[in-house]
Amino acid sequence: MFVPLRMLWNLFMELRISLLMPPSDSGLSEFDKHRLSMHAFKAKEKAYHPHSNFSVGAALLCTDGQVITGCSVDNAAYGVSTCAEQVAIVKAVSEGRRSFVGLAIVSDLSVPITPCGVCRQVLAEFCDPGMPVPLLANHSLNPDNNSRGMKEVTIGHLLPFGTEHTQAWESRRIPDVPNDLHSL
Ligand SMILES: O=c1ccn([C@H]2C[C@H](O)[C@@H](CO)O2)c(=O)[nH]1
Ligand SMILES: [Zn+2]
Repeated sequence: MFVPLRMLWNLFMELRISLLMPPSDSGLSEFDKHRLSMHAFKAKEKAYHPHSNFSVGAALLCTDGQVITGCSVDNAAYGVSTCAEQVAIVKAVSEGRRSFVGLAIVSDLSVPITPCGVCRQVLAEFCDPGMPVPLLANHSLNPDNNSRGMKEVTIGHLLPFGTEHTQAWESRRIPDVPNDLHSL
């Protein structure tokens, strides 16, 4: 009985938040942070980790309120493992989403982790330098824990002096998805 009620409550909150409280451009509300954290934790459960035994989950908040998640995907050739952060960005872009307002990241560790250098570069392609990135410890959703285990940084903190030498970057504009592709 407890589980379905909880699921209904989560669904209600999702609808309420995305309909009544769309994300704002300036920072993440406490609601958005909590919502993104829950999605990141859920995504972490899907991590494929037979080689590293290390699970990471990421949740990306799009401008329209949608959340796109990613989990880490190991590979026997360790170097081609894919990070959760990149999975989330690539999933979003391949679904026609290019505009984001926040990204939450969580791993199994009791301290927040920060994205690797490759992910920082990939994130900086699509996310503004001021975009908030809540980094979560594995206990950060536990209400019994006094220190909440969250550290908030921005894309600009993660990758200062990022690559800006192409024409597209002169206006810091990510081209929109072509209109005729929206209906596909
Ligand atoms: O920020 C990070 C660091 C590592 N990983 C994943 C990649 C690989 O599957 C595993 C071990 O590095 O953790 C991420 O998803 N994000
Ligand atoms: Zn990475």
